[in-house]
Amino acid sequence: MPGAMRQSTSNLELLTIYEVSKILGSSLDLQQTLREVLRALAYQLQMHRGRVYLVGEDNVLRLVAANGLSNEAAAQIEFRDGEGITGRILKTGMPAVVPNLAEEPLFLNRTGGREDLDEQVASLVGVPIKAAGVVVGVLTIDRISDEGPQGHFGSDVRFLTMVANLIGQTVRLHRTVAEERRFMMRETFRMQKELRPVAAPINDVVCTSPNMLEVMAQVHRVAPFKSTVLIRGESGTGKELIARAIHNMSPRKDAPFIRVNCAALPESLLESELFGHEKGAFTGAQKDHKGRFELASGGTLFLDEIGDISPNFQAKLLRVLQEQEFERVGGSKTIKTDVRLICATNLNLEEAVGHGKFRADLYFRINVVTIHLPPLRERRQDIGPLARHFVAKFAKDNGMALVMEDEALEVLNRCTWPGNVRELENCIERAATQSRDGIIRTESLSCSLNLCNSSVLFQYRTLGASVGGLAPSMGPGAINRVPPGRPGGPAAANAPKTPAMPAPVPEPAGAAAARGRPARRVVPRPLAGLRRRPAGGSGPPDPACPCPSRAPLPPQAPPPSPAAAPPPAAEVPLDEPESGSLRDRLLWAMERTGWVQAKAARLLGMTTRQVSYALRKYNIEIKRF
Ligand SMILES: Nc1ncnc2c1ncn2[C@@H]1O[C@H](COP(=O)(O)OP(=O)(O)OP(=O)(O)O)[C@@H](O)[C@H]1O
Repeated sequence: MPGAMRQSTSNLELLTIYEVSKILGSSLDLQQTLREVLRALAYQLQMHRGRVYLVGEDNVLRLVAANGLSNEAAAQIEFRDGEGITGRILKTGMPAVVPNLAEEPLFLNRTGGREDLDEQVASLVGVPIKAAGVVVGVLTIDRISDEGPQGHFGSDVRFLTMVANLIGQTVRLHRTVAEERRFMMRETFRMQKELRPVAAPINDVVCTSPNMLEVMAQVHRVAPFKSTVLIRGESGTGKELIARAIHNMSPRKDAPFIRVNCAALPESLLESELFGHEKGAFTGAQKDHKGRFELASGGTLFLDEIGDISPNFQAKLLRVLQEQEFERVGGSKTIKTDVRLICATNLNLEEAVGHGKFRADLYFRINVVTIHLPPLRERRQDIGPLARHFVAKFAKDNGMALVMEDEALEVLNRCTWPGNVRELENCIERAATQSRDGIIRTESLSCSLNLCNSSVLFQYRTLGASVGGLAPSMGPGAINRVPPGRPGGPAAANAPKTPAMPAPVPEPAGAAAARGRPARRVVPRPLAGLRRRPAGGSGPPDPACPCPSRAPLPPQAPPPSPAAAPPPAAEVPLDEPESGSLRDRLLWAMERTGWVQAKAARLLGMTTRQVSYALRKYNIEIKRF
């Protein structure tokens, strides 16, 4: 073949290899993937009638993907070890070339379809598919020619061997995952029989509801193994806590638990954070720096927000997970790693794979054992024990006596908690800082709940619900609705108070000392523009919202005439002032995400830089926990 011709052929082959590797990483369905690989071979390189056979446990080759053959027809075709040309490839582990099939006595023509070739000659090239040195299948293609065998079979064999290697890796990955799944299912079945409720908090995890008890049983089951665990659940449901619990119950508990928030770092930083860098790798790299993979050696690496890493970085991570080794940025030495991986995400990874945003092969790698954390609204039994746990924790951290009224607990029980356990924890902490006598009462929750409920408010607004209909659930009046005789109770109902901005409460000295930082001033903030609707406001309370104010409001004074003096803020309908809308949403998002700007940005569909700018613009003090 002339030089130019060979050059263009190898370029085409390279392109096809690129296509094939993309196809293999793009779908969760192995058969479908293999059919597409064969289609690409036929389309790009005129390699027709492609066939992929895989070896079963009985050492029989079965056809799993074929060009131009129905699934039913393909399912019938099999070769035993040594049978026909295909069986020989399995037996010898060597490629085979048949220049003219019509003259080959070994050819069994089991798949048929070559009868209408007339004057053309069909040749066959077949190569073994190997995984970790073992033959797991056979890939064959036909070359059809008008002029007899063309004699390019050497390059065909080389090229098909590369394709077969890629297929081998994919098959191995699918089989490993399937095996681990089967193992876990057997284990789950066995352990379910022994499942007993877990009464006391384990590793600080409070759990009394049946679904959290099941989660903890799962934690017990997976902890002893090295299997990768994927923890899924909404923001604030306790994914990191569960990851730590798995580590603490594992044989690796005395080695480090290292966490990386993948969403918080741009790709270049993430790479050097995870893999480390060598001195001089980039401007500012003044000395060698160990990455988190190295720091977690012998222990557990927790990759939080794994769904947020870029496609480019997904490929890098996949390589490390497959090969268990990596190089530091700017370094050439290969470093071996021994970490147990736990990943977490609140994204729908299957959807991301479907949209091509998350690699299917990485998905398989990390989705070995999955633990789903239910949102707090689906495990209301946990609200009381969690609230008491946070009260006790605050009291202990600050060296003070603190209790919570039963009525306050009732209020908490009726909220929807879109920010989950983190929102509940923040709410209790804010209320605790306002308690002057060591008792958390319904009233002291009000300011906290303004913020908590703002998230619900935003959800309803984005759904286009009637703002008036929300008011009883959200407004401070709702929280201020307390029994007669109490400050702010029905006796004062006709003149409800606007919740005054509470004075900054100095943080108790103990807390600051415990954190090793100077004391901060906790400034509870009522939500700007959050005002109560007038009595009889339009729109029914939403039945999905169990917040306290679903009960009817006490009678209200009629709305003032336009000529009258402006009413107190609490008397005005619950419309969001135009200028305050972004501020409200910001507060909501920051509260919901535990004041992590990157997460809040994602929730709002903004960039982190935009959120940071908006926080400054609205003069919102950033809380640090
Ligand atoms: N079952 C629980 N018992 C006690 N505390 C809990 C529980 N679940 C969550 N928490 C507390 O709630 C807060 C949020 O939990 P965590 O950070 O683990 O959530 P997450 O799901 O990882 O959130 P994100 O997705 O936003 O990273 C933490 O302070 C954690 O200690």
